[in-house]
Amino acid sequence: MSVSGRGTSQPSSLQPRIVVAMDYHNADDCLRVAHQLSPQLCRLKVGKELFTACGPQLVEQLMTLGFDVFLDLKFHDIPNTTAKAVRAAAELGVWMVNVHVSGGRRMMLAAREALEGLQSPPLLIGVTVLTSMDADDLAGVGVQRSPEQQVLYLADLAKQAGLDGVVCSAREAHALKQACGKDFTLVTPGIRPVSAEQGDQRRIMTPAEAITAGSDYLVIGRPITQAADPMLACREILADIDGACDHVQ
Ligand SMILES: O=c1ccn([C@@H]2O[C@H](COP(=O)(O)O)[C@@H](O)[C@H]2O)c(=O)[nH]1
Repeated sequence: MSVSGRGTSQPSSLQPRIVVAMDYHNADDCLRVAHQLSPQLCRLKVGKELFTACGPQLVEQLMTLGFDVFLDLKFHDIPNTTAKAVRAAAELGVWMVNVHVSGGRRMMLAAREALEGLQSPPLLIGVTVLTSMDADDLAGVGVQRSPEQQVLYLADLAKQAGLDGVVCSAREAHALKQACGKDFTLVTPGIRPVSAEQGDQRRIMTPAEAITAGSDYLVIGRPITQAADPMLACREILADIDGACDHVQ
């Protein structure tokens, strides 16, 4: 059984706010690390690499271990296809699922509608601007707004379509909480402890900065999964954010 209380969009002070991105290529590596982690301390994210390699069976195995699973497949398709994919994710029993906001209002409304009537629907979250993108990357795809302006614009669309929150960078969290309200869930990848490598991420913050800025859930991959001791890395990050959580809540 999961510890988190599915269906609530805001974490209570006792619920894990770290979501470990299990970006592995096979079930053995993923399960070895999952066994070292604890559902009391973190939730898990299954993304495109792991899901494509291992499928829904692995998601079920992770849930059987007691973890809440964020199925991060970032659906982006015509409304009918997206809605059916979101429904399939819900039937799998995941805690959180996401779609690209740039799929548009009708697509998001269809996704929302696909969850109607379910007793314990997953949180439905919209992806705004990938945390790997900066202003130059946006300009390269024809978007002249700054990343923050574009995130705010897309978050407003997501909120109007009834989504529970958005994926954004922690750098936009403060402005988003002001614009969309404290109950609008903010899921923030691009989290880097001070000593960690930035890699391909562009809009980053440390775990404590992210909590202070208003992030609800911190998505953290390589700083934990590539560590010699993932559980220790997770505990160190928890210690880092503990003070910040006390400050915010
Ligand atoms: O804007 C986004 C949306 C999703 N992600 C995903 O989060 C993790 C981050 O992993 P790190 O190793 O901590 O960089 C990864 O699975 C991405 O697919 C994101 O980074 N940015």
